[in-house]
Amino acid sequence: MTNHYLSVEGLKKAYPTSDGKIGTPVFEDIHFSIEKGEFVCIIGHSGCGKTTILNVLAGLEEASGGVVIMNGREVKGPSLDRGVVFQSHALMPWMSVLGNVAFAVKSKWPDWSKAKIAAHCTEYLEMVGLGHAIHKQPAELSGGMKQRVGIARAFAIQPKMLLLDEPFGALDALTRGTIQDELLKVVQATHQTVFMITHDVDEAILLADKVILMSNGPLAKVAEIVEITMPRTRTRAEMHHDPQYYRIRNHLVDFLVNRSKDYAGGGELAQYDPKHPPVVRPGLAEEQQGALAPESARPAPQLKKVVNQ
Ligand SMILES: Nc1ncnc2c1ncn2[C@@H]1O[C@H](COP(=O)(O)OP(=O)(O)OP(=O)(O)O)[C@@H](O)[C@H]1O
Repeated sequence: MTNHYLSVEGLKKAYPTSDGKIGTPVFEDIHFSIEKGEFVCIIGHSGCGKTTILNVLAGLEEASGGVVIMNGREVKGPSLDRGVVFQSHALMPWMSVLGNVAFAVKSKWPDWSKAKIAAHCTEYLEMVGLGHAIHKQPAELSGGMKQRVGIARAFAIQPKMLLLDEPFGALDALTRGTIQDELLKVVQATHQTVFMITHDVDEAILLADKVILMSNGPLAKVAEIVEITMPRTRTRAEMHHDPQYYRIRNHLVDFLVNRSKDYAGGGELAQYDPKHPPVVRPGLAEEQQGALAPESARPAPQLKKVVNQ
């Protein structure tokens, strides 16, 4: 039995092919864990199976092998313990902003009075800067506002874990930045446990305690766990001043550009025990790296190339 808050053990997914056979697994031998209050991002090229993994964590999809254990129990189906925010906002268009959030809150606490539900929802809508828009219909909102309703709805049910599938992917850079700041504030205030898919390296550095790097699919695996060692009080405006930021950024970009493909076919980089993927701390200077010995059996891979900013 594992002591982690959430633990993914030997996860594998293979979809059937058009002729009814079982296809090559999209990913296999996926092992990682998430602690209570941790913010974990997962990064990897398109098609490596990030959404599939998130759906399995949500209980919306069955894996072909392996298990997900949360709080000592196997995840076997969807639950209000896990709130999901998708890339598209998935609001009910005939309900007001308040109604959309209230619907979810009522499912979680069916005994609550109407007034209590409204007060609870309003608190979360105010938290994402939508206090003024609670009576609007989704059609009256911008994309960024709709996504904020989705985030408020997910937080309002106070899930044990929040699963975010590229929640800001469809937003313009300015709106994205504002909502990232809001999410950061809410997460810092609530200590919410989060698993988030992103393609945005800066977003991962801003928000995450650790980043799971996936190698390319098919047969994708967890190539590395990158610990973000910058202080947790980081902000979007300030983090560029920290020398750790550039080291971490270079490491993540180097992985995506140069290394993510070298794990296929049992390549040299893939020679490690998948139950214990390498844990690396590229933000730390070399002498600090030694002081904080990596937990993995394999030392951090050397950067082949530093990517220019
Ligand atoms: N229902 C399905 N049937 C068959 N193949 C599927 C199905 N769902 C996903 N796949 C395949 O599984 C692979 C992984 O898909 P998934 O959406 O999990 O990847 P991803 O890493 O999230 O990609 P992206 O970054 O583009 O969203 C893809 O090759 C996809 O075509």
